[in-house]
Amino acid sequence: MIRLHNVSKTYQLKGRRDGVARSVQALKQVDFHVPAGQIHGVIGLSGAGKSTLIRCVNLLERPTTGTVTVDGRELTGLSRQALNQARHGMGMIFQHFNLLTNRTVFANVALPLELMGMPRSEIRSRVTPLLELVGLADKASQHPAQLSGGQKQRVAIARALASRPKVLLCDEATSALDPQTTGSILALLRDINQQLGLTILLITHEMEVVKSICHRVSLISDGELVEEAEVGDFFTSPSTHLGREFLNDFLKLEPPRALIERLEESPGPHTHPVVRLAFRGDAVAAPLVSRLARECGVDVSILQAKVESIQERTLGLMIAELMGPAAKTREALDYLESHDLKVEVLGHVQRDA
Ligand SMILES: Nc1ncnc2c1ncn2[C@@H]1O[C@H](COP(=O)(O)OP(=O)(O)OP(=O)(O)O)[C@@H](O)[C@H]1O
Repeated sequence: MIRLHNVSKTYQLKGRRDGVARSVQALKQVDFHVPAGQIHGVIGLSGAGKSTLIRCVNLLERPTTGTVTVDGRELTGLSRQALNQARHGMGMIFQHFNLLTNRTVFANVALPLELMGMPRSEIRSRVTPLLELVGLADKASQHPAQLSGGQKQRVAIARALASRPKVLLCDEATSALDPQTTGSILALLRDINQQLGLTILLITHEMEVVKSICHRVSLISDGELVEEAEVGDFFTSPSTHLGREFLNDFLKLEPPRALIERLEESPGPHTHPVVRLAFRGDAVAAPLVSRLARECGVDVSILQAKVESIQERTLGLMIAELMGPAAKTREALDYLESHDLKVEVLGHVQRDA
């Protein structure tokens, strides 16, 4: 449904440095595909290029090179008029809602339809069910100033859906909301995705958003997409250092500081491995620790552990020190890997320390 091919974006900055024009390369050769009906999240640190990426999808920012295709139409090749037409197929919501303060809730939702030249009676029959869908039927005649942040975002969602788009772009849509309101807006987006089959692309810096509603996630760093995975896989075993940092920060699952300071990169003659274990499905319930002791002769000292629900899946995470002779702890690591656990050796600590 959404396809970016080799998209780069360079912003030209004002002024020159040492006689040379200054520029920022915000996107670097991005290739990206979101199939129809998916909720796809793009996560990254501040300045990584998330907003630029999402704004390139509806050409609010025009890529410097590359092509953008939405619903089979290559937008980068369209005339201005054809592009305006194609944009009706894409709704967008923003962090700060971008409502018109002098218009009522009803009139805000009606605006895109008025701009399309739709007759009044048709507008009414389109807007009323949308306000019901977002739970604001009783607020139709109020103004944005009379609404909470969550209600304002609901108006923005109804407005974005007014032209019956196939794609909804969400630019940090919950970043200005408290956790509870965030939850209700995410639930609404999930309903819309399921009921209307809408394809949703969202950018966020919050792992909670990705965890709650996304099917797949991409990680952007310094203008490049560095990782992409199913959400369940990303939360079990991110493949990049940055992905692991995001995950650890979210899960707050780090070895104790005193232990981190003692961690050595390579094993020595008298060291124990410290591991992060991620397990899901059947392995979550398995009496892992006692089995390691029984079957491998290795004692497990659990430093931290937690169980997370990632959508319909259960994910267990543990940081543990495996204590025993080197040959036995190696055997234990093989045992864990052969039982469908993701094992990451974080380092090694001296046995007698
Ligand atoms: N209009 C612009 N002119 C010049 N540089 C820009 C412009 N917009 C963004 N940039 C630069 O491009 C890079 C990517 O910015 P972008 O806003 O896409 O990142 P982001 O990941 O959305 O960041 P944040 O989470 O802080 O909003 C940054 O270095 C930023 O300073």
